[in-house]
Amino acid sequence: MDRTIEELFAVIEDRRETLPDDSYTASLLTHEKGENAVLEKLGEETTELVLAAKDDDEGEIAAESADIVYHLLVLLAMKGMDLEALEAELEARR
Ligand SMILES: N=c1c2ncn([C@@H]3O[C@H](COP(=O)(O)OP(=O)(O)OP(=O)(O)O)[C@@H](O)[C@H]3O)c2ncn1[C@@H]1O[C@H](COP(=O)(O)O)[C@@H](O)[C@H]1O
Repeated sequence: MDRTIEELFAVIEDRRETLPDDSYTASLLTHEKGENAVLEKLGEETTELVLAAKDDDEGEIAAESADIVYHLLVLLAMKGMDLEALEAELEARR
């Protein structure tokens, strides 16, 4: 699980640096709405997760959770942060 997230974050950082035309990540990071594009997506996906949880739909809960993790990682990359900041925060709470 940790490695999956690390590998996904590395791909997102690569997209941020290279901005390929066919990349959804790049389209988010260069959106005309600016940072709001990522923030709005995070908000939308969170609402969708809440509704999936209310419906007790495990498949949808997993899918929406993945959407949130992906968009959260895009947010961290957008802010020039790395995974260590998140890990340090979680470690400090153990
Ligand atoms: N994990 C994801 C991921 N999760 C979600 N998404 C995109 O996030 C969007 C989710 O929005 P919704 O579910 O609301 O779907 P939608 O309403 O059709 O989306 P929009 O109309 O708002 O674009 C979809 O367009 C998905 O394609 C993702 N896009 C990419 N990744 C990962 O990022 C990597 C790099 O992707 P690219 O940047 O496209 O190369 C991929 O290999 C994947 O591993």
